[in-house]
Amino acid sequence: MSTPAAQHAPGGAVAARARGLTKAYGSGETAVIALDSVDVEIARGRFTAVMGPSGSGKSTLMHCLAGLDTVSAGQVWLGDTEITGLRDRDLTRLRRDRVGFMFQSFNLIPTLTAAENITLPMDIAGRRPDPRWLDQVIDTLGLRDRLTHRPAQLSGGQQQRVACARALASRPELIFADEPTGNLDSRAGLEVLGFLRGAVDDLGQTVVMVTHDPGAAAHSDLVLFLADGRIVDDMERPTADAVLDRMKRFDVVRERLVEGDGDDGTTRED
Ligand SMILES: Nc1ncnc2c1ncn2[C@@H]1O[C@H](COP(=O)(O)OP(=O)(O)OP(=O)(O)O)[C@@H](O)[C@H]1O
Repeated sequence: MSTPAAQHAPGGAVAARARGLTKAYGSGETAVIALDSVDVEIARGRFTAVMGPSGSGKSTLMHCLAGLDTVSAGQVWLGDTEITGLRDRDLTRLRRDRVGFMFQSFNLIPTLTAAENITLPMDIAGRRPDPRWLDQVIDTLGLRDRLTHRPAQLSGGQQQRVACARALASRPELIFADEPTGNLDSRAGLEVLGFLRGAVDDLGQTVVMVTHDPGAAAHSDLVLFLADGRIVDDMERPTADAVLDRMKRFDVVRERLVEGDGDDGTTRED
């Protein structure tokens, strides 16, 4: 199914889009179809969450949209650029220049200060950050008095804020966050979600976040639900309770499938 995200984007602007996106791991009888002909549009200037049971394809979808993984079939665009079919070198440059990443493990370099970590991707690319934008990011994230600290001198929440600033520093078209609150206590997690929300509302950024946490998803504008490699549902203006209820329905379907095992003399895989 295609998502309503684009219909609500200002001017219909789409930050990323996929058509017929299929990803298979392995081949022959042992092949796993991680994504099964997915059509999706990520609206610019919005906060989109991706949820679904374990193994439903969330990370694979994010990696394919971000050009971190190749696709088996279908097409993916970042803005107006089709990334499927790009050469490795062009893809690397496109990721570096146009996409920001936040992962559960913050991936900060221990020997560098917070400030150096924040600008590292741009330094590697030989690009200068826009000083006004960088100041705004640092102040929005409350990192001004932590810039000379090394990661070991920062709390988990502060480290994740540095990772968030690093993702924002180049003012990317799209930020992908994979379980950005997964390693944080609930207070620090809330803080990071607040900053991602602020990045969208105050800085006009576009965020796609994979999460297992209905409370985290409730900070988004739109939740896409994946099951068995397909987008099976979406929810505008989600609340934690509504997301939790929707997730429980996946468990019910799963239990029915398990209960149904053997009814017809065959066993079904979960
Ligand atoms: N490198 C790989 N090789 C083989 N199979 C893979 C590989 N990566 C993912 N898969 C399979 O693809 C399917 C989707 O995996 P994916 O990691 O995208 O799911 P997910 O929804 O992110 O799961 P989780 O919530 O557990 O992180 C799973 O069945 C998984 O086992």
